[in-house]
Amino acid sequence: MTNPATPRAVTEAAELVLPLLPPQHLAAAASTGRSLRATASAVTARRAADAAHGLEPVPIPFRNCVDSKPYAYFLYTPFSLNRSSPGASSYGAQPWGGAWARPPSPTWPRPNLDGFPSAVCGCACEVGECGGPRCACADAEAGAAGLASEAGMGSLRECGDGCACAPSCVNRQTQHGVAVRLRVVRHLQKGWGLHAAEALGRGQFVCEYAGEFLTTEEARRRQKLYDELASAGKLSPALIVIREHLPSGKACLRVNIDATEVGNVARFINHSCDGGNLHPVLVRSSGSLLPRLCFFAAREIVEGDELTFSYGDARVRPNGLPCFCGSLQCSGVLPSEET
Ligand SMILES: C[S@@+](CC[C@H](N)C(=O)[O-])C[C@H]1O[C@@H](n2cnc3c(N)ncnc32)[C@H](O)[C@@H]1O
Repeated sequence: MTNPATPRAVTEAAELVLPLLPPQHLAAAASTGRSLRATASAVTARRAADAAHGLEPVPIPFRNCVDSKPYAYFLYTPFSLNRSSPGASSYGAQPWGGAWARPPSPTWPRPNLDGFPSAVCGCACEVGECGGPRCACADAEAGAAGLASEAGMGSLRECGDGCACAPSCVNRQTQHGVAVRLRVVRHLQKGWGLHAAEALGRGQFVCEYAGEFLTTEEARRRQKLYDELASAGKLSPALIVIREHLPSGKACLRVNIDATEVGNVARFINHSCDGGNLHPVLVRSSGSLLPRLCFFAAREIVEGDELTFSYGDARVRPNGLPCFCGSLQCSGVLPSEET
């Protein structure tokens, strides 16, 4: 009988298993011998080359000139998931950095945009009519890319699951994933940050904020835990709470998205006290239950600029975390609010 554990068989098995491991286990595997060390370094190099795990239309590399961390480890989802949606449970282990070319890309745009069953309502436009005055999904009040109002949260309506139009419809600009060139850059004080790797025009779509949709109860439970870990410098939380207000000022809709463990590249966007260069826009797609938070360039952005937005105005935590946004308006403390 031949021994199946030949060096080649070990390498092949390692190529399959190591991409499933988080960094600490990858390092442990690398310390066991030369062949695993070589495979582990190849996995690390491929991870550093694409924060999007091959799941966006273009790769989004990490760049670190500050310390020795090659990448940030998290599970990637290009779209928000609700915890009961198909696919959510498979997020326990996601291969990242394997030798195969690229994992199968998601279909763009994907059906079921918010992960909830969609309603049958939308437009029945002829080809090329979508977004125009006769389209039921057009938003007469929102300006180009929902940027009519510069301050605060914009809003935009898009075609969606309930519409008869094709995926190539012009009124689906936020449904094709991250199509602009970005990179994730390490900062001395802020950790990782998202930067433009090409010039972006004002109003250009950058990315959605994707993660897990949470109930408010679960969001409060996680926020408490994250606050403790963040104060001890052990975690960079990425849980965002979106509140949509009635003209009366009373909150009418609250959406909690947590991109801390499972999210997309928007989880790297840092705060700026001057409002930053990204405009957050709530996008409603016909047939979807929940709006999605999307970011557009609020002005012309040059290659290399860090992309930022304001996390909010409230600072309720007595010992808030220090802010290093560097803007003239910097208050010195990161925003915090009761969740
Ligand atoms: C959504 S994450 C942004 C990505 C994060 N920098 C990372 O390394 O993963 C939010 C966390 O980033 C850090 N952060 C964001 N903006 C900052 C700022 N202006 N100054 C200091 N830290 C900041 C804080 O730790 C905050 O809790």
